[in-house]
Amino acid sequence: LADLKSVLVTSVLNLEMLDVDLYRGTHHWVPRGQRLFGGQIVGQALVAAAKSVNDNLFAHSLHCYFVRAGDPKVPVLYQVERTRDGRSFTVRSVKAIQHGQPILICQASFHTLQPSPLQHQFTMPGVPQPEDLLTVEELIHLYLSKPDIAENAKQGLNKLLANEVPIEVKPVNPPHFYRLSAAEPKQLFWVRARGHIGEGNMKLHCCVAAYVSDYAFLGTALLPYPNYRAKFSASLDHAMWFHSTFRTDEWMLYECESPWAGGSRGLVQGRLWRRDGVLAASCSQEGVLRVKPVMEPSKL
Ligand SMILES: CC(C)(COP(=O)(O)OP(=O)(O)OC[C@H]1O[C@@H](n2cnc3c(N)ncnc32)[C@H](O)[C@@H]1OP(=O)(O)O)[C@@H](O)C(=O)NCCC(=O)NCCSC(=O)CC(=O)O
Repeated sequence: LADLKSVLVTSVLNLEMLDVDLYRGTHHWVPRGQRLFGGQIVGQALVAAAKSVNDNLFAHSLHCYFVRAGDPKVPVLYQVERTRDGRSFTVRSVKAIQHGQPILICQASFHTLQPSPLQHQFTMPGVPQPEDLLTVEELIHLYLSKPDIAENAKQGLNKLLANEVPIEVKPVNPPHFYRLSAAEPKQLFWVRARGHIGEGNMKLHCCVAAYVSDYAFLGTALLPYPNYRAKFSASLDHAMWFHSTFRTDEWMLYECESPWAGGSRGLVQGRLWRRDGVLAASCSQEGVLRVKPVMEPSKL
């Protein structure tokens, strides 16, 4: 996967300017299901928004709705509206368009750096360090080497391997990731972008965090239900708040939990931690989750 180095920065998040506040984005990784990855659309929308704000402003929040499935066969246009330029806050509205229709609407807000005596955060959960854990790819190779693995599970895992995801993921509790038995709707991953991004560009790190934060997020809501498989799942909205500086090309801990599911929908909330325990970002998302019972027990 070495050729994926910096693919996030050089292709996924590198938009082509067509006109003032109008950009075109292309795809790198399209998940199974043949709809565009939500994190890519959010990340690119944030890139487009950030291009129209001054360098002394930093994204502090974004709120998006995924209103149509993204078509992997055509590029996405990003149209930025300069909603307001205030004294310390600046707001942008971005519409992602394909076939003449919006697929995502996004509001992003930017703030100047303002110090304050108010300062607190939760404590980062204590977990094994990334050096002591296996990547998703290593775990898959391990499962594939088991002699009693079912043919359909093998096919599924090989398809997962073929997915050239431009982020590295190390599940803290792999059985949760593969949903082997009923578990609390909570999961923890170490995540980082493949390749070098460098320290300087916080705007870019926020965009990469938007990309990374959608990966396997909604799956948290399925953890209590190993006997059900999603027959249709898609994120409906995605919100993020950025709290501190961070580097997405260094390991960050993604703590995900789902406080609620019902009515064919599930809510997930996440926290992205810097390795030194600083809370970098918070995320939340609601998704549609239509499930069907699993016929035979998983042989993973
Ligand atoms: C959420 C939406 C589908 C809602 O649109 P609609 O209201 O028109 O759609 P819908 O829910 O009625 O129908 C969607 C599909 O479900 C079927 N369907 C409808 N009602 C059903 C029911 N009660 N039981 C079972 N299936 C049902 C429909 O036939 C259709 O299938 P059929 O399609 O076969 O006709 C759409 O807004 C959308 O696609 N938004 C984009 C979502 C997205 O791309 N998110 C980012 C990627 S997801 C991601 O990145 C994270 C992740 O995957 O984890």
